[in-house]
Amino acid sequence: MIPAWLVTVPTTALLFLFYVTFYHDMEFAMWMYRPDIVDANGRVRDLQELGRHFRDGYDFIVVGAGTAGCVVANRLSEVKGWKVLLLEAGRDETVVGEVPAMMTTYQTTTTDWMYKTEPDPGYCRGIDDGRCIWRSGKVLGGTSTMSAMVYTRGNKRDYDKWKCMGNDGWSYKDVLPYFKKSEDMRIDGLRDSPYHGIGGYVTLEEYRYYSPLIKYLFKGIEELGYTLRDINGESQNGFMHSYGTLRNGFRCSTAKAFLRPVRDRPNLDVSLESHVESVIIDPLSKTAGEVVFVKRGYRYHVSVHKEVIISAGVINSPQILMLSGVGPAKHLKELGIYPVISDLKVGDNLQDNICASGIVYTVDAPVGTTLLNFLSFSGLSDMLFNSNGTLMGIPAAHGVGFQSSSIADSPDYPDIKHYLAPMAENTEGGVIFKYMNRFTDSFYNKVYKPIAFKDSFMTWSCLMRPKSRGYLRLRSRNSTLHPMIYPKYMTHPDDVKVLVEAARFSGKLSKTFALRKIGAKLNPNKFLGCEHLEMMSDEYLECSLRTYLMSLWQFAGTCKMGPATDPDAVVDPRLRVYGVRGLRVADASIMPNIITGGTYAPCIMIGEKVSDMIKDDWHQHFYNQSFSG
Ligand SMILES: Cc1cc2nc3c(=O)[nH]c(=O)nc-3n(C[C@H](O)[C@H](O)[C@H](O)COP(=O)(O)OP(=O)(O)OC[C@H]3O[C@@H](n4cnc5c(N)ncnc54)[C@H](O)[C@@H]3O)c2cc1C
Repeated sequence: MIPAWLVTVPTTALLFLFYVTFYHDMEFAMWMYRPDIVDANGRVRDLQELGRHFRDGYDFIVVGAGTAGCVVANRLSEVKGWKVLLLEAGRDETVVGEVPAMMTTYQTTTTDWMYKTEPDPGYCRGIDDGRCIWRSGKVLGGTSTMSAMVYTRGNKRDYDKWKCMGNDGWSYKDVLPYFKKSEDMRIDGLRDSPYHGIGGYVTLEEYRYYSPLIKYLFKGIEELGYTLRDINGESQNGFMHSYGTLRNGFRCSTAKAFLRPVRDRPNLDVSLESHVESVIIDPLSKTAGEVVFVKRGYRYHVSVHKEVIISAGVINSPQILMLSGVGPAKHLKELGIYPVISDLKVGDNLQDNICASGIVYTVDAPVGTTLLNFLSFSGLSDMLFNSNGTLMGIPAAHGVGFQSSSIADSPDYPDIKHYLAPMAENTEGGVIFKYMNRFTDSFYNKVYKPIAFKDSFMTWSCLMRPKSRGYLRLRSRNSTLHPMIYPKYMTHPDDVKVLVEAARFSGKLSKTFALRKIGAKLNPNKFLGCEHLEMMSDEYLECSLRTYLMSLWQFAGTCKMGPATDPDAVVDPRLRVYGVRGLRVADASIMPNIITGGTYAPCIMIGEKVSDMIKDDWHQHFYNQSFSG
């Protein structure tokens, strides 16, 4: 452990410098020793870099090469006769970002959209300007490229509920084949499971590094009576070592999984650094006809013959729709945008999984993950030469499991997810998280600085089915300005109730024999602004949540899917935008309710499913005239 007197501003600056140097050393070493990971020849190339021009028109234009968009572009371009253009605002994936523990390097850089919510006194009081930080990938592969990759599909009942809301074709029985279709399960013992697929594009593996502290956490979990099981299988009640979309231990984004293998298809063009401004919809026929985007300083109008599929994510898909004249009519008129159809609740129904985190327990034994033991040169050498070691894990999410709160709908429909983390906000001494989460100095210095670099654990204990609903609106007609985001967290009292219950979980864990053995102790430093309240009382926990809550950045719902009878629906159950021909949305924004898990795997499923729907609708489901894969 580093002595307290050393924990000063210069130390943080030096460590930051070390972090940056480490990044560049790693990048250089990977080019030298791991050309297989760099994969220079296998990567997707921008059409202009290949010396090609945009065609006169395309059958399909997919907006956003993100988690769902890459799947759609692959599946549609399977049909040889279809010309497909995939437009992405970001650039290619980085080399260092392939290393799981380096996922944070995608954040707060040009590969991150770096959204901020609008200030609200009800939350994020400990964050600069009172605005929560929202992350989302602006890079090939989208958020799949910056995510922690943990594969959790959600509860069967989530999808059955979607169906009950009038979304035919979206029950669990309907979606399971699509989860399996995309999957290449590589974990022994799960390959034969009826819940998993093999041979698909996305490889699933266990992470190659779990911190020694995780053994104690799992022993504690068993003491608390939880079962260890595959939470993507028959039942979700229980815990498991996280597994994710990994290939040979490294990141497997949807760009790596779905685009790289098909990069040479002659009917698929990929255009990077192409920021889509709007879709031009004919005001008379209400048909999508052109996509307008800006690439490297030039504005392009490219025509589409069949359909535009917007897969730009939960913030940007509604932004593009509104800029195209599809959305709440009054709001659009205020900004001088002519609404092409009368009214649609684009941008409403915003949901997010938020977590009680930041409640830290220190341990006496050196078994946790601190900055210096995971960013080590021995870790670098293990990664380079053996594809293992500390850099091959994601300490924030070594274990994952579910719990039902006292107000959950049913015991087999948990409403809380816990990530087990053998690290916490203090363990890297303010070098990474303080900066990335934009903690105010006063908050960080009061709560975490006194225990900086001490081995610790915490859980991210998250509300899975929020009842509060937020919304977003355009800030301006300028497509480069981020929309105004109002998450309205914890406006429903049940959300506070569940989160307070969730926040108690790590305390229970700390009292198990396994954790007491290594001296687990609650951080005695109370949250700023909550000092007057009794430590760990309900009031204290609510106050701590309003000071700092962690978003899992698994937003959903802003282009809600629903039947024609649903006044809030933006797309129908075949993901077609109501009132417009040739326009669909396919990404996390279509989820009517957020699911009890992660949003990454469901977005792949959504991409698979909409592709089949499009093929059905255009009578092109004949693989004899297709590229298969
Ligand atoms: C740091 C982080 C960690 C996460 N970890 C997990 C996890 O471990 N497990 C899990 O299940 N979920 C996780 N998530 C959430 C999950 O990854 C996302 O919800 C999911 O990937 C979203 O997929 P999508 O297809 O909706 O959008 P995205 O993958 O975000 O794709 C949208 C794409 O559209 C592009 N785009 C946007 N606007 C435009 C425009 N105007 N023009 C052109 N292109 C545009 C974007 O650049 C992006 O590539 C995480 C999220 C974050 C931020």
